[in-house]
Amino acid sequence: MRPAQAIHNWQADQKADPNMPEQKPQYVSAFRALSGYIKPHIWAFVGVFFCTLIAILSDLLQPFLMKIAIDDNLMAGKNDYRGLLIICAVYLGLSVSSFAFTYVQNNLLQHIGQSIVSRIRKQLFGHIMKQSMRYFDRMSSGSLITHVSSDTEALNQFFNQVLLSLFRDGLTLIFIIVMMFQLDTTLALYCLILLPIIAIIAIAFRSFMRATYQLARTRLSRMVAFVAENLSGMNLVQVFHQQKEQQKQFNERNGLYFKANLREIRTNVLFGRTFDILSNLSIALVTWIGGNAVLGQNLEFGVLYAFITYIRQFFQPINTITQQWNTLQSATVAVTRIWTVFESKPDVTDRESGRPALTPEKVKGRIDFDRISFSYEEGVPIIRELDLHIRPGELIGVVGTTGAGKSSLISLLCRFYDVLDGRVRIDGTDVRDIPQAELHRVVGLVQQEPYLYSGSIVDNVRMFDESISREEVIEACKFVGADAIIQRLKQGYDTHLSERGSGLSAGERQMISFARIIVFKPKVLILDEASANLDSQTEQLIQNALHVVSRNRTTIVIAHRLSTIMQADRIIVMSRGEIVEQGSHHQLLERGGHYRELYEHSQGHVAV
Ligand SMILES: Nc1ncnc2c1ncn2[C@@H]1O[C@H](COP(=O)(O)OP(=O)(O)OP(=O)(O)O)[C@@H](O)[C@H]1O
Repeated sequence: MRPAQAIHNWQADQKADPNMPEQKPQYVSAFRALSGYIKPHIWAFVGVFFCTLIAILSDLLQPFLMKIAIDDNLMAGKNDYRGLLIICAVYLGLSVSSFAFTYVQNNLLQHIGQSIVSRIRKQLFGHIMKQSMRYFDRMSSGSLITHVSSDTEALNQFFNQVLLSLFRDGLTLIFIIVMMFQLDTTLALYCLILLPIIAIIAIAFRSFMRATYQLARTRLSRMVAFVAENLSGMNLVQVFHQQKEQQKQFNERNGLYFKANLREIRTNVLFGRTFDILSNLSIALVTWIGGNAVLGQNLEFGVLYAFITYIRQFFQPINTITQQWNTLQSATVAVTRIWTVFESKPDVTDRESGRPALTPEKVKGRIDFDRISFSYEEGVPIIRELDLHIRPGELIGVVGTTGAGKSSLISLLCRFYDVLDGRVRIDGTDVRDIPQAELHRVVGLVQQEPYLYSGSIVDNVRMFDESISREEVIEACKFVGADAIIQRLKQGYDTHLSERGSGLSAGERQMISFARIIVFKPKVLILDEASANLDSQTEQLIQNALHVVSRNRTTIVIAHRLSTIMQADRIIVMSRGEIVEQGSHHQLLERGGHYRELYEHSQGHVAV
């Protein structure tokens, strides 16, 4: 299977099933992908390494210092108070050094981790923003949100937990073993007898812990997906009195997640306590063997003391490293997923045409659809050899049954997708030869559900473009007749709109997007009319607004209410991706075809 195909399949799977099983971690490719981000921080990593080294040595020298105090001072009966004081001072110094270097090492690593993750997150968002509509058709917004938020967070944990643990705990283990052999080879060998047992237990627990961890994650994502689904369809839930049923289903998911969580916690506790038992077993073994040696005068008491302290310290890093296994796995899967997003290329791109660029200000607004064909999926034609030519300044109404291809036609003009055959031209230039940034200055779109951002009304009209003054915004709103509506709001133009502009009616949202058009002055205006029923007063306001914004610009209105386009210069009737009729309202009514049928339906009686 080709890689592109594999990626596509994976993405398709992901969209189809938000509860997809975890991907298999690809450690080597994940770390190769990350290496480019790590390189600029190489000196900071060297700093972390040295800080860790000094902090560990400071920790591990403390028991050794106690051994010197016991064997060379206390047990030797020298009454060397000065020597004892020096040892205590060095002990204190080591504690301060351990604290200071651990602090620097933690901060440095946090800084590296956060910088890398913030850079990846920035690039990821930028990359997603550049993708074409086909990409968003395949990917669910839920999984994209997961990539930008949770996956990058998993990466952050990799730097701040896994890497730190591998660095610190790995080095600690090595140093403890060295110190043990340094103190007493026989006792050290007795301790190492336990190593294979520890390894077996760690491996056995590792797969068990992975299973419980994944179960908890899967159940959590199921619960979250269920909540998201309910929130987006809340009006349906309430209209159909589904609250009880949904609550029941939520309780089931919540209960399953609760059980999985408990299981995960139980496994972790069991693992930790098993290690405690092993640690105590080693201590008992060393106390017995070492104690006998001390009683037989073959071992110094200080050595035994230091040994027991080291054994206590020996188990803790093994425990921590094993616990990091899950984090390492999820970070690796996260890297793989993030890089899958990075690998996707937009299928609509700017191309070098060699033609002179279109100057948006000079565009007249002539539009030609030259025998265009289009489909979303291979073999399922949506638009078939459609030929339509629109004069500059013409007001065109597009009507047709649902699924006729009206919105698809508009998507091709905006170049959300590319045609399969034929050409779409503006003032004679193929839209594929117009850089997208320029094209979108020429073509303005007012969608069925105008998207409003979280921000003030002023910012929403000027789309956060500070070069457009507040006065221009107010002027535009007055022009389209939105001013009266906005003035009625408590804080007028400074009213803060919440997510998706909730707090405003559908008609009010459309009025604001009309004002946007005036402010940005596109030469071609597309209006995908809201199909929702508007009250007659708002409908009249929208009619008036359409009248003023369509002046001196080519306007295409996809109409759901025929009243909106009765005054259009030309009405196009579409069916199954083809134009089946065109003409003025009266011409089409007289013709007695599809349009008349639509009209009579809209008037409440069926054509005979
Ligand atoms: N992103 C997409 N991916 C796959 N198929 C799509 C996509 N968008 C639309 N379609 C399909 O293309 C056909 C035409 O859809 P389109 O939205 O252009 O119709 P429309 O005339 O605007 O309909 P409506 O009046 O209901 O909005 C429909 O069969 C629809 O299911």
